[in-house]
Amino acid sequence: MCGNSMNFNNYSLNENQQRAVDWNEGPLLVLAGPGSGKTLVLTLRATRLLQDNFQASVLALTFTNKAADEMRRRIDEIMGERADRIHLCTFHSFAGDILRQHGSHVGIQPDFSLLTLEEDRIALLDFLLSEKPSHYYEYREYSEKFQLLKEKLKNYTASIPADHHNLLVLLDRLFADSYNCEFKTSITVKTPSWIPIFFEAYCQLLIEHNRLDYGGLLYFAKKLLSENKGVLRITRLAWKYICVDEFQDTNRAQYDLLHLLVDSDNPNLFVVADDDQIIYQWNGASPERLQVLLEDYEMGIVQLPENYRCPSIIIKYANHLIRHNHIRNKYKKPLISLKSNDKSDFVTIQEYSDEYEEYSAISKIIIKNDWNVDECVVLARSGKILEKTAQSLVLNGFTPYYPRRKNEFECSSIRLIYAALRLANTRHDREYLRRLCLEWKNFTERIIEVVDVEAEAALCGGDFLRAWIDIALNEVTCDSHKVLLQKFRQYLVDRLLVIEFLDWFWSIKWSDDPLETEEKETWIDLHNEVIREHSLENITLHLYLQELDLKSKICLQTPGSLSLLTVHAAKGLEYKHVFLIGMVEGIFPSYHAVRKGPICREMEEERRNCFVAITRVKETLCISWAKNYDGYSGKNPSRFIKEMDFLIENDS
Ligand SMILES: Nc1ncnc2c1ncn2[C@@H]1O[C@H](COP(=O)(O)OP(=O)(O)OP(=O)(O)O)[C@@H](O)[C@H]1O
Repeated sequence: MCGNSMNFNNYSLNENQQRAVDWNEGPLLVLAGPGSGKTLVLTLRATRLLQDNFQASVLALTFTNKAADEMRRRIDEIMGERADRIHLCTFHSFAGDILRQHGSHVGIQPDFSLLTLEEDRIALLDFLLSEKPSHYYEYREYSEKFQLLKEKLKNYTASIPADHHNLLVLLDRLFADSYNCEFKTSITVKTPSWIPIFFEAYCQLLIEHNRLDYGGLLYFAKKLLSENKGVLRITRLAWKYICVDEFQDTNRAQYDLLHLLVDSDNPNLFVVADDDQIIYQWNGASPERLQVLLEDYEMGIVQLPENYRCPSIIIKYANHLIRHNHIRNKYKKPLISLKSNDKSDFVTIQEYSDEYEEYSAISKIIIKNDWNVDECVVLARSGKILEKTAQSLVLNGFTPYYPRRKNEFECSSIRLIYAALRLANTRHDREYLRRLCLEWKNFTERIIEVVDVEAEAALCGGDFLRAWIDIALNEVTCDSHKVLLQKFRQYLVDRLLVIEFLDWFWSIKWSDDPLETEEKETWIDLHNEVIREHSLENITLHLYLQELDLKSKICLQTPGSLSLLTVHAAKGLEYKHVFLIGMVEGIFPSYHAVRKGPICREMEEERRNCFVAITRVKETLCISWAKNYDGYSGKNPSRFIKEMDFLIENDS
């Protein structure tokens, strides 16, 4: 359904929302606060375009896979079928797509794999910067270009920091900032002379190994589109309408990629954003980027000040709070609450003498009010507080759900299978062989030496997986492990029947570790998403692994569990009852921001975090703090409480 009186799924849109949904061509920024229907509007407009024009193709870029999946679900529901003319994905996943198709122009082969573990990236750095390469690298043949770069790097060995973890942090910042081997970086005060050559050598190493890290994905996608006009043209032609959700959190690398995708002569760009919800400054997001966008595309602006989510008292506090920030769009309208009901007890504030008293009060309040735990959330700025809250909740008979972001599975049986799949995909890869040997040792406590497999593989065409299975079968004593190895051979070596293999593997309980059940469920859920997105006929093992590697392995929530989330994890979500805990100076706002002083970018980011936290509320907000945390007493309540004018209002 479309037209002026559109009413999708029982939503009657307000005038501003309707304007945004009706937007056809040209650049538009929907600038709006939390709970104003930004995601809704983006979803409805995309659906309308597909319905109005059977030739329309829409690319919607989101910040997380979860957001893309949720939008996909809503669109398919409205369309009544799977809408193939819309591609919903994250920037990283989009970069992966185009590199899979055209990456060879910049040296990336379609079956590239992703470096999801820090230790694997550090191993690459060790190789790059050490005199003596480790065994896993010495057999490779490196290009002349790379050898030259590595040779040049030797001149700087004394100046390059020895801490490779820190070097990775630097690399990530360079990638986020779209660095391209210039003599100066904008992220460091001075640019040491080794940085350009180090960065170039690292990128070349990624090419040589056909591996990409998350930063490398965006870097090579940008390189591809900026260097190859043909690929740029094809990519632009594929997507007539481009939309971006949560634009405020894009970093420079994402913006540059977007800039290439959007034809500046005919920019069909639809962006939703809230400059008061920028909370990824540490990842390269910046309040100034919205300004750059407005200037680059002469965007029209539609504002959605109406908030459908929160009680009006919360909107009042949110407006009071956020006006203390200086770096904001000066034309942004304050939020208006559309909820008529307003009780003073929608917000409570409580001081506790001790942090454990604060944590256990949560259970008491939920029980006293007879709230449904599925509708409650506990929010905090720091994960450490949430861990302690989880322990307290368990003692009080609750089941906490505290999801940690995970790039890789952690349970030994699952890691083993994943390692086997990786080696099945690249049979001659020494690093994947090393990982399989390691995971086998963790799973069975039996050691298989990499060199033994290499020797055995010399007799069977260099196929490491086949050789490894032969050796493992020869030594295995446990029946179930023997069956597992036979299945490896049957489904991953003799033939490649990955789906059948996984179905079999998931049906068996390999250990009593509850993590196994949890991670199996997560994998099955991610697996279904990947299959839905690509369909069984089109999926290859390398595509499957690439897609899975791009997804966070966060465990699924079970009904009846109570969510404990950091503010970052709660972005975009809404709950009836919100507990915002740990509201003291040094925690929220963070110690780092407090140390930098009241007027600094870090403090503004903390304030935006608080703004995001309180605007998750549909009904009640319980703010609390304790006088001591971690044995440190005399903590002062967060300045943000005062800035909301909460105390002043109560006094009057
Ligand atoms: N016109 C409307 N009528 C009824 N409910 C609406 C309308 N517009 C939005 N909502 C509801 O308001 C809530 C917030 O919508 P949505 O999640 O799209 O907001 P948002 O602006 O993306 O929020 P945030 O920035 O916090 O992520 C949802 O529950 C949505 O269903």
